[in-house]
Amino acid sequence: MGGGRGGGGQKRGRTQRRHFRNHRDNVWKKNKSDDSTATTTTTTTTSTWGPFATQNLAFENYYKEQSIVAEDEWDAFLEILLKPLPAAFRINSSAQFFEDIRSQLETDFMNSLNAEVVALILLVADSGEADAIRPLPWYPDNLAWHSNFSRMQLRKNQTLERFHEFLKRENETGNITRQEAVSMVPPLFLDVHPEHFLLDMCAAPGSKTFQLLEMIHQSTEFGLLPAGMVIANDLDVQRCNLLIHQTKRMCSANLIVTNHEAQHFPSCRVKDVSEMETGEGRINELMFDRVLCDVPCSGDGTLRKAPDIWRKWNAGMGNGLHRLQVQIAMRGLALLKVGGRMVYSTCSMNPVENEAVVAEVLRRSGESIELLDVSIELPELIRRPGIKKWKVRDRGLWLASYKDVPKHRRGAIVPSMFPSGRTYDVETAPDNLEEVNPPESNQENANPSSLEKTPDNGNNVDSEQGLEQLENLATPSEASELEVSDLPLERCMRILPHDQNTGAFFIAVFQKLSSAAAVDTSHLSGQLTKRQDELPNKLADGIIEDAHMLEIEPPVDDANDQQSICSEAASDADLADKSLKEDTLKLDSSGICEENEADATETNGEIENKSEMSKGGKRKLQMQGRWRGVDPVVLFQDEATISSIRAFYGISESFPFEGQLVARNDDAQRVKRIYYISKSVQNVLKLNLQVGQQLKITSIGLKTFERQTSKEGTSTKCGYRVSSEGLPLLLPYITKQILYASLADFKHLLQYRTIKFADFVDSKFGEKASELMEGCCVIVLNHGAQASPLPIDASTIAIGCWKGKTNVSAMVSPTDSQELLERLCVHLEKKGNSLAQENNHCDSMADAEEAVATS
Ligand SMILES: C[S@@+](CC[C@H](N)C(=O)[O-])C[C@H]1O[C@@H](n2cnc3c(N)ncnc32)[C@H](O)[C@@H]1O
Repeated sequence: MGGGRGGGGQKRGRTQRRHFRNHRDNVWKKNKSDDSTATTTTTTTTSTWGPFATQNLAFENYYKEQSIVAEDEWDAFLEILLKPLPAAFRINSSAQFFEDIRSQLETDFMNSLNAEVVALILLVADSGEADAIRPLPWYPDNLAWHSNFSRMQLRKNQTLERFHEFLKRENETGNITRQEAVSMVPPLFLDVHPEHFLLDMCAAPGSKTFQLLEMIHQSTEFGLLPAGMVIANDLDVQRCNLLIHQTKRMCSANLIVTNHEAQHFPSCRVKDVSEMETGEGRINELMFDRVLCDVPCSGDGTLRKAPDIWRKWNAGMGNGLHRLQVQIAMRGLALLKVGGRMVYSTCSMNPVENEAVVAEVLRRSGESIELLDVSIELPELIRRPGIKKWKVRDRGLWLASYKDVPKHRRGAIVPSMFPSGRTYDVETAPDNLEEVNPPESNQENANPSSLEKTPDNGNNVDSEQGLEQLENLATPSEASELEVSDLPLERCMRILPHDQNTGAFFIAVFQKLSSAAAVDTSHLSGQLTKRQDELPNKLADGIIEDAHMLEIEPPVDDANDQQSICSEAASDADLADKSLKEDTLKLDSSGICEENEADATETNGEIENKSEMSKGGKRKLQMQGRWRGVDPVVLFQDEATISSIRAFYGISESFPFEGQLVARNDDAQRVKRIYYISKSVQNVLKLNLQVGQQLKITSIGLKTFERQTSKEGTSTKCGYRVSSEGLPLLLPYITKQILYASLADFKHLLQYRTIKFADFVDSKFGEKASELMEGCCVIVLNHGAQASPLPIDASTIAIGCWKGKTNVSAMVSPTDSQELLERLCVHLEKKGNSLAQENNHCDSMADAEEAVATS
């Protein structure tokens, strides 16, 4: 296995360790004295000392017993879990200015922040690192960065304000994504190519989906699109909105967002792409080249950024998720092409959610899959091998083998949770354990709502008072030897917090070798039959709705509520700026729901399309499903609208090259938006959204045009403006309503937003602007007064504007205007600045910011 072990942890000195113990003791004492009811537990949220408990003896006991770190590393491991997580972020490699952003970090920020490090010495010293910011060594091309400041420090410290503002702005405009460092790892092991069809099974809030989109778009020629696509799925509709917001910043026409239970992700039909040209493609089941299976988990790898987990953690959390995780992974493998790769990952350290799932997947799949040894990939990433022996803890008992599981717990604790995965005859179960350990004697595996009510909160069954008593029960079963897996689980990767100052993560990489059926899993089906009458009522509604389709579901008492799982994602949710989040919800849900009501009625279980009927069948219905959640995506070809738009902008015949423009209406009369969908997406949609098909789509396509009326409400020749997301794609094909502005005028438009024709610095430009047709136009920056029309390429800088009766207004949000001004400043400076005289741009940055702020 590649990668070093435990560098950081072993270096810690004794003094630090002592300091750490004292600190923990203080927190512990303070919490106890502040909360009179919590006599045997650290649990409190009312302490004046700090908002959260930072100790959970059940957690410590559990992981010590599982030997996930060596004994002499234990203090270092715990110590780092108490430290806030340093911030990390990625540069979007398909953003227009990504190289400028990278060099701004490599030079400007690295120098200035490191120079200020003296002032910040306390902050930085606390992390044990010398640099204020540094690129993550294992991430390709210096595109991911680690900053030694936690998000709280960034928010609170004035010295860091400029850097913080930079991060906020670039995140908002999609140039960077703030993301926990370890969470960036799984997509890197997928070996994605631009032509790949990818499935992200549990995708919200979407930081990894964003990475996958970047990967397929990376080497695509300007103005063209990759042949591949991403289907990003999540069970939770609200979180799908976050996912849509996150991925919208990527401006991709190669994405479909769906809302399914991953374990029942539907089989889609698709035409054989190689035969598509002839129009005779055979219809096959859609299989994916790559699958990302970043499953819901107990999330204890995110303790550093979500310290509330200290209070909530119990061993039952992982037990309760194990079977769902196996099901999701198995469905992922079923949808994977032969030769394709699937990455299984969690942000949990629990072997029951990690190695046990991988082992079960290997057992069920027999020779048809291989767990890959990827130790030579990303050699700078410090990782540890997966473990081959572990125990299961259930209701205060340590269980070394399934045969030790008391009869009454055999529905909740299944054979696949153990290293050998073997089933034993029920008769061998030690009944007497029920007597020594009656179920109500502790609360592990209890459902979270009942935990909240118990006086000691139930989480710390191993807390000081109860520890001795439980330890008697908690020693590994005398009846059994500890099982050791004979599967190559050392090929899994464990990333631990103290190795490189991160959170914890688990990753396994599979390759599908053949489509052979899974091996016998009847022992598991046996479990199912027994528990079918006990289907959960604690999981998300969707699971219950589809209960007839279930194979195996976690039992009631082991299922975590949706809040306590997926904590990685939950805490990632605040990546999105709140105002933008609200904006997304408005744009995406409300508009969509209106369409739903306006256009669809259900008859005999099928949906009938009113708008289609009202147009006498003229509009060709592209897709429709029974899904009545967020978005039935009523898309259709509206030749009349689309050809009037083409005529107005002089969009050349070669567009839409391989993809398709489709319209979406928000009332029966008028189209509101026009979307562009890539050929790959089109191919999937064609066959999977006809009436009766099941793909539940919440978002699709790249918005290219949007209905817009002039301020005065007067009608214009074309009532559709080019959307900022669609502009880069359309730009090479637009021949009318396009003008080339000098740097001075371009900047003024960004600064002042509206400029009268007579007020442009370049009077000829003002004249030309006045001659445009009223409505939307595109203004391209003409550096250095070249003869127009300019060649359009990836370096072209352009914005959408509105030509009114007397003026031109920029149709760019204030944040985007400010960002673009900043980028112009950096970009032109970097170019050695032959344009310095023409420009004088940087002096006016302050004016610009002021103008934007007041506009
Ligand atoms: C660990 S988070 C995923 C994080 C995401 N991959 C990212 O990088 O941003 C797990 C996600 O699984 C979703 N989820 C939970 N149960 C699911 C199921 N049965 N099917 C699909 N998604 C599920 C949750 O809503 C949550 O968003």
